[in-house]
This record gives sequence, structure tokens and C-alpha cells, in this order.
Amino acid sequence: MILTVDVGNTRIKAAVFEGNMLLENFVFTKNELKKNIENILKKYKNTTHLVVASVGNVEKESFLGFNDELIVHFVTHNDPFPFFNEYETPQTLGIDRMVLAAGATLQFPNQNRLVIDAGTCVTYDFIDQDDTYRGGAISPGLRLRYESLHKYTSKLPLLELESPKHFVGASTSQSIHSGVVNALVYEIDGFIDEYRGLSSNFIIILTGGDTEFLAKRLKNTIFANSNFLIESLNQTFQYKINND
Ligand SMILES: Nc1ncnc2c1ncn2[C@@H]1O[C@H](COP(=O)(O)OP(=O)(O)OP(=O)(O)O)[C@@H](O)[C@H]1O
Ligand SMILES: CC(C)(CO)[C@@H](O)C(=O)NCCC(=O)O
Ligand SMILES: [K+]
Repeated sequence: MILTVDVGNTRIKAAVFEGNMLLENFVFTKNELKKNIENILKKYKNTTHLVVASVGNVEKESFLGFNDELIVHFVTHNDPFPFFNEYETPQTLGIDRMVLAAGATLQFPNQNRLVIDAGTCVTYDFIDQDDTYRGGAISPGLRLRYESLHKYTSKLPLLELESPKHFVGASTSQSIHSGVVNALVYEIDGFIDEYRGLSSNFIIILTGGDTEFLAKRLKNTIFANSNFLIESLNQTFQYKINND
């Protein structure tokens, strides 16, 4: 069994895999990291490997305590990945984006892929049908948009994510919900249209903490899977084992 851990910018997500099968998901914060991993390992005693991808400020050292019982692997830019990387600054490309690109390449062969990860940030990653990673885009995520409206103005309240009742926001809160939610939905649909304009034969994958909320609001047909990153992490590790 493999325990995969995705250290995001806001929260940590973990999952236990038996081969390609996801057995259970976990979500926790940085402060609860050690305790949670210990509990997972108590429950899944057959875990042999711990695989970590981190874009948050949790370093490799935090996992060294598990080195005695498990093989610990921290994913880095030096691992083998199943795509050619054309990013001009490959060393600054987020590890999460590399893992998503690996998952898309392995799961959807011979087609153009656009991976959209709607988390703290929204990232767009384009891997073409020749398995070349071409780049993409980074924009603020849903919660970040609500928070920045509040933080950088005097009058705007901090609101929780809510579905806008009307397109025309008729109050301060309705204007904020309309602005934040509709703008991101238009953004995502706009990016998808733009990519599909480049070529046909495009698979669009949506993942991240806001997957479910956003998927049903898009006009485009997409493949929505909030576990895509954690599943891709498992596959990236299998790929490393087979290609090292
Ligand atoms: N308990 C929660 N805490 C934070 N965000 C949540 C929570 N539940 C749902 N969300 C939504 O998920 C989004 C954050 O996504 P996610 O959890 O994937 O981010 P993350 O942990 O920072 O990962 P990443 O850095 O990979 O984006 C927010 O925009 C928010 O609307
Ligand atoms: C964009 C984020 C924050 C998304 O999690 C992460 O992928 C990251 O820190 N990236 C580094 C910059 C880049 O990908 O070019
Ligand atoms: K993200």
C-alpha cells in the first residue's frame, strides 16, 4: 500500500492506494500533519511507501521520522516524468502542476490535455498530444478572490462561498458573489474555448477543492475529478519506480 500526501498551499490531502485503487481520502492542516499520518499508518498497517508532493511550506524533514518503518519519497523536479518539459523556467514550475501533467499524460494518451486545478490558485496546464508540457496560466482561486476583495478594500465584507442568486447583484453581498463566482466560471469557460480553438481532440480535466462547485456551472463538457491530483501522485510514483 502507498500513502500519498499532497501538501497544498492551504491544506494537506492524503490518500491510501492499493495498486491503482484509492482506499480512503484524508484532509488536514500542517499542524496536525504528524498525528494524522501516524493514525493513517495505524489503520493501514500494510503501507510500505510514503510519497509526498509539496508546494506548501512543509519540507522533506517533516517526514523523515517515518523513514524507519517506510520508504519515504519526496517528489522533486529531478524525478522522471512522462512528458517533455518546454516550460522556460522548469525549476520554478510547481510540483503540483508537474504531477497533474504526469497524470494527464499517462491517463489520456495521444490527445491534447488541459488540466484545470481549482484550489487556492487556479492553474491551467497544457500537455499536447506529443506529450510536451507547454505551460498554462495561474490565477487566484475562489476563496482567495473573496479574501482579497475584503483585505484590500475598506467596505467589502469577507463572505463565504455561495451560489449567486442572480446574475445582476442587487446588494453588496450579491454583487460580490456574482463577481467572484461568475467571473471564475467565465474565466474557465473562456480558457477552455481558447484551447479548443487551438485544436480539436482536447480532453479537459477539472480538479482541486472547488471542483464540484464549479463543474456544474460550466457550459463546457469536462472530466471532473477532485481526486485527480492525488491519483496522479500515485501514478507519478509508479512511473518513477518503473523508469529509474
Ligand atoms: N475546508 C476547506 N478549507 C479551505 N478551502 C476549502 C475547504 N473546503 C472547500 N474549500 C475550497 O477549496 C479551495 C481550495 O482548494 P484546495 O483544498 O485544493 O487548495 P489547497 O489545499 O491550497 O491546494 P492547492 O495548493 O493544491 O491549490 C478554496 O477555494 C475553497 O473554496
Ligand atoms: C501556482 C501554485 C501556487 C499552485 O498550487 C504552484 O503550482 C506553484 O507554486 N507554482 C510555482 C510557479 C509555477 O508553476 O510557475
Ligand atoms: K491549485
